[in-house]
Amino acid sequence: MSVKLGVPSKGRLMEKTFDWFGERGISLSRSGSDREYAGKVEGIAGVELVLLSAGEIPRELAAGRIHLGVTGTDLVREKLGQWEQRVEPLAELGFGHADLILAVPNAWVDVNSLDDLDAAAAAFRQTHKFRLRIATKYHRLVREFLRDHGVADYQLVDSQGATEGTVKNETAEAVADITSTGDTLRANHLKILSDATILKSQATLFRSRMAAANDSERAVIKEMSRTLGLI
Ligand SMILES: Nc1ncnc2c1ncn2[C@@H]1O[C@H](COP(=O)(O)OP(=O)(O)OP(=O)(O)O)[C@@H](O)[C@H]1O
Ligand SMILES: O=P(O)(O)OC[C@H]1O[C@H](OP(=O)(O)OP(=O)(O)O)[C@H](O)[C@@H]1O
Repeated sequence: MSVKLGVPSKGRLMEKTFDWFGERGISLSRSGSDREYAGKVEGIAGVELVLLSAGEIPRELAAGRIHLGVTGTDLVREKLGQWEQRVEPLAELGFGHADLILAVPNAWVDVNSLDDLDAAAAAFRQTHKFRLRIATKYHRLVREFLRDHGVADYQLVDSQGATEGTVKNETAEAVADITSTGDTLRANHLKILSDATILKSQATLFRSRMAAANDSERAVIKEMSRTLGLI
């Protein structure tokens, strides 16, 4: 048996993860064609590369099907209840930075903070006879944040992509999504509430607390941590 390392299977996260390991003496690469989800590890023995969707890595770690995995902290916190008991962050990788924020239309000139949103949500319900809709894929994190900040008069609507478009499409009045450069928010005429940064995320290497590891696998994880300069 070997230590299974889960890495995002495409895009910026995959490339930067490969670079991060490569700079530290462990070479990760995709084998075969661009479309084949198989990988190769050089520079350490006993490690198998598992290429997965970034969104699935938290679940695979929690189920113990991979020992180590790279994904965004936002995805781990959203997808895993009591995440600290199921995974341990080993290293923040310094890329994939994104903030989970709440945003409303620029045209809502009186709404700039959570207090303003709370007032606007109550007024919205009075006028429209339904609760203000916030589009997001981060249901757990948004609910917890709004509960902790005393905002209750809203409903979440699920949006798994192109979330900033929901306001223009009139399926939501506000959005909770990640932002990096802010370009997508600006292009969709949305503004971030001043006190509504729900989470600051970046790509992180996690260890599963659920994956069974025999002595030799534990030794490989230790050697890898040493090679990567984590211990
Ligand atoms: N514009 C961005 N800038 C920086 N990081 C981003 C950006 N968009 C997403 N991320 C981060 O990248 C990670 C993966 O997001 P992404 O939506 O690509 O994964 P995914 O849902 O697994 O994708 P897919 O299902 O299409 O494979 C998340 O942790 C997220 O915070
Ligand atoms: O602040 P910015 O730099 O503009 O980046 C933010 C955008 O990036 C992500 O979308 P992604 O490209 O992953 O597509 P998605 O709509 O499918 O989530 C996120 O959902 C935002 O829409």
